Amino acid sequence: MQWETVIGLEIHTQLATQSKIFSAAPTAFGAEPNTQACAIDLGLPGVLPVLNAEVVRLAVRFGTAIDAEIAPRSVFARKNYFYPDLPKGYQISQYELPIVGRGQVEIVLDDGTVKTIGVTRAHLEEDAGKSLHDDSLLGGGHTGVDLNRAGTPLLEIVSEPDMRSPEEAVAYARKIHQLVRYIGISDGNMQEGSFRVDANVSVRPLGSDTFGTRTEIKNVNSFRFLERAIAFEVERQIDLLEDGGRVIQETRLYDAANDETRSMRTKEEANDYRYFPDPDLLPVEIDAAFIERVTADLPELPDAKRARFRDDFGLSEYDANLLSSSRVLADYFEAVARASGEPKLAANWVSGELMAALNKAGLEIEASPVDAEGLAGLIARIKDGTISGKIAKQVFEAMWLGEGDADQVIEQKGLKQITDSGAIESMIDEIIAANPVQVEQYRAGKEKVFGFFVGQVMKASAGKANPQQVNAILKDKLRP
Ligand SMILES: Nc1ncnc2c1ncn2[C@@H]1O[C@H](COP(=O)(O)OP(=O)(O)OP(=O)(O)O)[C@@H](O)[C@H]1O
Ligand SMILES: [Mg+2]
Ligand SMILES: [Mg+2]
Repeated sequence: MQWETVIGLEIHTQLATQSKIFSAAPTAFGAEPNTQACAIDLGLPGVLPVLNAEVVRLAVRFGTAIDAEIAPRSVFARKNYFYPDLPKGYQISQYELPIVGRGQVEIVLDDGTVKTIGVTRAHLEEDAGKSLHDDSLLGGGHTGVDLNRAGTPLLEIVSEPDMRSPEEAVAYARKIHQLVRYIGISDGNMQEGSFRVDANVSVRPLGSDTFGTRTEIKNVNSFRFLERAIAFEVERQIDLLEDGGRVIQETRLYDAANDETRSMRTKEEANDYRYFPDPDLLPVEIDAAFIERVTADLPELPDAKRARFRDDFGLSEYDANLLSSSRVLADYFEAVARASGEPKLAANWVSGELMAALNKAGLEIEASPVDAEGLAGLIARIKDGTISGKIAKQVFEAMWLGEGDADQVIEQKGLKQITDSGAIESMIDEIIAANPVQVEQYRAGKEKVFGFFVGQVMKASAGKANPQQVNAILKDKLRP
């Protein structure tokens, strides 16, 4: 039996505000436990939440960026459940009337195919606190509750079950991650919990038009884990079904150490949240003028940049996607492409040599020792024939080490390409004279020997002889 995988993601992204969604307590990461939760976050009796206007703007900014419907009126609801890190006994969220309605994003797969993934909705909610199962706490055997996160603003972005493989799910999650950072609504920091993914996974016989039962893997905080967790879960479900079992709807967690998913709770024991509108908060009303202002304020979005890189610069879909993946990278590439007038060479150098060097050094592009102007200068020397592409790598290495700009390095190291045909000719004469056997072989029809001669000339010229001239002169001199 052939199986088809179906995946839908819920992504919790922390909105980049100074203060919490319903209180003035700060949201900064890393403070001492329970120093950033006020009476409102703690849910003490008699307090009233007041909505932070900035979260509304950020949610609408996201909605307009994915071309979604923005609800003219949305409502906060109480999601009731009991947990030690939720002192109020309910989480304020949105349920029937979320602020952002249906939208979509495009993902680019490794083979360059573009696929549209539907976003069902995005709603505002507050985060809960955090239980610390830390054995060093109070001498061991205790669980601590840190309420610093309580009331931190989140936007939960819910996708349609449109993804069909772990790779597509990762591409979509990366896309949302890229987008929230492009538009600056979240720092997207996954280590700090600012971007968490719940993966809903099911399988069905290929060609079936009904969905299988889903399981939900909670709180995955890295793209690699996301891919691994879904891959494991798909295998598990298929094995189960092929053995005559059935999948039960349940919440699972991914255990990275053992690379497996494990059951946390089944639907039967899951909470009935008893959602109802929160009487403490007014509905959020948004008019067209506000949406217009927020839309006008958006920067160029990744899809538009990708299309422009593809269409104006003639890049492949893959390269265009890669080079528009973050704003700083896109700006760097664009500066090199414009300054050198050679977008394709610029794309190759940025995605090849530069990225490799950055990765190796563990540096972000902002900290690159070779700036866009410097790289453009190097490309200009390849373009005007001063150096070959191969020698350029040597020049780049020296530039990386701070030995000067392209011209200085070429000058200091004497790397200028030899284009003097007289000089090349005399090198070739010497090589021909020194290798009579190979000359005979070539003239007798063994064309492969030509490469040997090219190699000899390059060796003799330390890679500096102009390859086109070497080819032409060699052909001429070796002719029987
Ligand atoms: N059969 C299925 N297979 C895979 N994914 C599915 C399937 N059915 C629904 N989904 C996905 O599951 C997710 C459901 O998220 P939603 O927030 O609506 O509900 P929930 O998980 O029940 O609630 P909660 O927010 O409390 O976790 C969506 O991303 C949806 O696309
Ligand atoms: Mg949800
Ligand atoms: Mg869910």
